[in-house]
Amino acid sequence: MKYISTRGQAPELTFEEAMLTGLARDGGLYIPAEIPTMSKDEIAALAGLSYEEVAFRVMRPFIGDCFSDDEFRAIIGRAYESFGHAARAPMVQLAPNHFLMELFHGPTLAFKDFAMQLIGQLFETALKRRGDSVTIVGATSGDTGSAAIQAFGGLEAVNVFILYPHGRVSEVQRRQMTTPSDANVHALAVDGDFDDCQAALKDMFNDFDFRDEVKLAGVNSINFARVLAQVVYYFFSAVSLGAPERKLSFTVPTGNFGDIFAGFIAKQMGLPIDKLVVATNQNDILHRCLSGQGYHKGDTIPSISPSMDIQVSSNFERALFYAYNQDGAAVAQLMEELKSGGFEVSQGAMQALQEHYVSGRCSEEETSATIASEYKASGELLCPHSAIGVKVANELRDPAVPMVTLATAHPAKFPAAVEAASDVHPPLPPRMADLYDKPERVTRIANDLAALESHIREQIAN
Ligand SMILES: Cc1ncc(COP(=O)(O)O)c(C=O)c1O
Ligand SMILES: N[C@@H](CCOP(=O)(O)O)C(=O)O
Repeated sequence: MKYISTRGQAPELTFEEAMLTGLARDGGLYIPAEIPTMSKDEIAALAGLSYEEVAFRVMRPFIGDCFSDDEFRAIIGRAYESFGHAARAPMVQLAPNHFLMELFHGPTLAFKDFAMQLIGQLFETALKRRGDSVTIVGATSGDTGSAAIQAFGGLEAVNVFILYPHGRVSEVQRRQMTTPSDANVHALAVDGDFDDCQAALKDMFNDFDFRDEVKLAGVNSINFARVLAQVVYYFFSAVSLGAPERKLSFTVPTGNFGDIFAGFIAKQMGLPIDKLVVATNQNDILHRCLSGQGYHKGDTIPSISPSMDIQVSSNFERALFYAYNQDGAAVAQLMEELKSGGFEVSQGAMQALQEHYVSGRCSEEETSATIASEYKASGELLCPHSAIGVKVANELRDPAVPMVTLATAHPAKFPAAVEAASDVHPPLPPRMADLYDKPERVTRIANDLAALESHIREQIAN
């Protein structure tokens, strides 16, 4: 199994190499050269299996011979043992044919734990075998950072630096990043927005001297291993609702496009997915683009769903790669145009995108109203991101086709917005009860590549 870059100019890598490499050296994102498929019988056989066994069967074909079966099973077992729900990704029914998949029972209460817990184990195993170490730099709008710090904190062969936008994450998210005491993790509050953090991260990867000197690695969805781990819950939920005999749709609160792109991979593997619904907040560049208005950056407006306050959606590049018939040069050209503000999508590529994805947008008022109405209707207390999914799903779903909406974070990560909407204060799980008592450790830093790189160099040298 080989991995290639969306821009067509980087070396082909194995799964493990791609995982440890992060951004391709031509600035693109790694994807499998060919997406493995599963037969109808193989998909049907997943029904009733544990989450861990489904994870093994779905991911195994992507990893080639990088990890033995025994090693991979053990890694999967360790990755999910700390989840607070036996089903790992339980589903609740909101209405006839509308289901909510709760992806927030992991250690940091967001869907990111599904992938981060796994790749923490994969990195540790691979680095130990190679006798090597890496510097992980991550950009976060709140959840990736806390999940990464939780998964990589204390690992010997790894230093972790997380860039988050100062003042633009919830207090719980911030504290999850600033209170862990592991010496190898560093929270950096950047004067900028998430797009600035992600751009700085990509600039670091494109600065080859720095990249090679610190052995830079990435755990954002730049890393295909992150996306792969997220493919699993599409299969897990679908077979419990009658796939492969019955088709179904998914609605995904979307920002960086990693989670919904995992759904696209599941569909290419053979899962009978009717529609992948992209649900955005007021930062609606993806909705505008999928509605035929081109991909044009605007200002990022802070919202009550801060994890989705994103304008430059990293994985959309992967979607474009397939929409442009895997033409790396065409993707590279679009990404060049993006540097000066945006691009138009060709008619053929637009048709290809619309074959898989539909989209909707949810305003701030609609997000709050959905938290309140869903709590009243079903008793489910939604986080603002999940509420965006539910609102858009209700708007766009075909009542005859089962719809699974992804609940991407626990409401307790966003208590102010949830309480303002519903009058209910969502408590943190007891294991996090001391989150507000712990001292914080964070470095405020300018949105400046040289400053960031020299800070990272200094910390590594200490
Ligand atoms: C809670 C939450 N919901 C939704 C999203 C959007 O997911 P993606 O970036 O994979 O589109 C994020 C951030 O990525 C998130 O943290
Ligand atoms: N919402 C994310 C943004 C980064 O997404 P990723 O999937 O590329 O890591 C966050 O919480 O940080």
